[in-house]
Amino acid sequence: MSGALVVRGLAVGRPERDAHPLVSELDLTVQPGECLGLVGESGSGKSLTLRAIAALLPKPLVVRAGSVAVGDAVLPLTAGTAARKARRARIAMVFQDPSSALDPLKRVGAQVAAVRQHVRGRSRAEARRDAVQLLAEARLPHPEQLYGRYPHELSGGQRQRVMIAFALASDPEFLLCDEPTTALDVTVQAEILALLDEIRVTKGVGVLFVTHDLPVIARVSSRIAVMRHGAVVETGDTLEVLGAPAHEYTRGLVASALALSGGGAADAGGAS
Ligand SMILES: Nc1ncnc2c1ncn2[C@@H]1O[C@H](COP(=O)(O)OP(=O)(O)OP(=O)(O)O)[C@@H](O)[C@H]1O
Repeated sequence: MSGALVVRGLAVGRPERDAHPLVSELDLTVQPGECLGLVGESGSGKSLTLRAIAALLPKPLVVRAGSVAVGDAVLPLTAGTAARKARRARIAMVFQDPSSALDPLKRVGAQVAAVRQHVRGRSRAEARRDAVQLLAEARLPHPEQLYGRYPHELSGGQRQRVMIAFALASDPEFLLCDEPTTALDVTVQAEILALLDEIRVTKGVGVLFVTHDLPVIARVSSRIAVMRHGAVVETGDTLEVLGAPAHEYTRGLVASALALSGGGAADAGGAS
């Protein structure tokens, strides 16, 4: 592990000089082995922040200012192939919908193996062996058989486990998780959260975790950053921020989460 993921002064928007930024002056630090939760209402810029860090911004959006570093290594800001490869060796994304990252026409094991070959320079045989191991680490049953399946032949939970194996295939130091459990039913959701937690603890991988779901964030992250209108308005210890929000906007988020759950303050701050 070579140090923290440090984002400084990040601004994202259309390339035109007069375009209004969608993310601005954003600072975040994720320590190795830590899970930082990123919360905020829909459209506050959470996904764009993750995509900018991963050099995966959708066109025409660009990083207009700021820096992303892992330890002493400052990562290139451009979205070209070389920049993506440099990022992928250190940072990987887990999306809400695995089909946005997995090719429906390719066998899942081969997709995991391809990352081992292209990002980590493994031979074909090594990459295949590693891919089976990664599928096993993602707690997929019978990984040898599963290697040859196509994404549509798997359940939603299994696809998300393949997505996690795919993300881990580059040996990243940080995982950027964009609502990774939102599309799953509650039982599978809990299993995937437990898997991500296990990976964080056993591999020392830092996690930046985006979700709308405050009980989920209270469960997985020790610190949170609250986003509004493309900027961070409040950062701190998760239970302290959710239990006694300093910012009016965070108070509103907690109140609406409580209204939805029909619970009290302990539900938002102390969910386990
Ligand atoms: N490709 C794009 N082109 C232009 N604007 C975009 C693009 N993608 C997102 N935006 C805008 O950027 C802003 C932030 O979007 P983003 O997807 O990061 O929000 P979010 O906080 O992740 O929301 P949600 O929780 O609903 O996923 C929104 O106003 C959105 O409309």
